[in-house]
Amino acid sequence: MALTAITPCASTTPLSREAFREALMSKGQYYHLNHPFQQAMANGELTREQLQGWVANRFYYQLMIPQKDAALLANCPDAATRRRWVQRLLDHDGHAEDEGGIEAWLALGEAVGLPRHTLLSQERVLPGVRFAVDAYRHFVARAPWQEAAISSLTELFAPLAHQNRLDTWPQHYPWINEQGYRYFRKRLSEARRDVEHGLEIALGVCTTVALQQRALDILQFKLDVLWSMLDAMTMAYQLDRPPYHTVTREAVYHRGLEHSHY
Ligand SMILES: O=C(O)c1cc(C(=O)O)c2c(n1)C(=O)C(=O)c1cc(C(=O)O)[nH]c1-2
Repeated sequence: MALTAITPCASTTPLSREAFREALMSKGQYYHLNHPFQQAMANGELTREQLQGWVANRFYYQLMIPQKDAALLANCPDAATRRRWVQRLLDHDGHAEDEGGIEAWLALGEAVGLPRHTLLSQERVLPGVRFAVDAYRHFVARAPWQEAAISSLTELFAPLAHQNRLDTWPQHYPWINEQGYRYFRKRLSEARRDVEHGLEIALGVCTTVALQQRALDILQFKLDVLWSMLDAMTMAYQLDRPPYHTVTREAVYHRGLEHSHY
């Protein structure tokens, strides 16, 4: 199928704000909601073990989100932006009135039969997932804060994914405890507020053809991160080809080298 993409590339005049917004939105066709693993999830085709694999691996993404947002804050000299962006840390790490997204994801883990310590140990995190998530975190740490903000814009499409899980899981996976849905509900409103801010930044700073093209490339990079995470899970859990499967059934891969022993 031929895919048409709105792109500023061929032109010497930048897209209007509205056309640029459309160009960003058109990237939604590559969102991980269209990945076969995610489609199998929505169709009720995943086994309990496969769903557990997704929850345990996605937890690494959850853990890294506040760290990459902290990196963006560290690189941002504008107090007004920092004041708004810091909310993202609180959303995930929690505060007096909110348990936070990481805690809610741990509840999702328990609801699918994974004890907290299993998620926290990161023992199920596949190397491919870890590398993809780390690529995102490292990009954000090194990029100008405006580019880092643009890389969060896959969140434009995330409410669709959360709503899709809320709509399909209870029917397909009735064994999942109701407490498991807290995270997806919480993100529906948070993601909408986040993208309002992210879009405001993108539309405000991307005023040339080159900057608009750069933003589209950054968004594609982030889509690649999300897609690659699911590719790694597909290999391990659907195709039964986890790392080193030709050698051993044991999970010998490293647990991450960046966390010191202290
Ligand atoms: O479940 C999903 O499909 C999904 C996708 C994404 C995304 O598009 O990056 C995020 C989330 N969830 C999410 O819950 C979340 O907090 C989040 C933060 C960010 C980001 O890049 O800053 N993406 C996402």
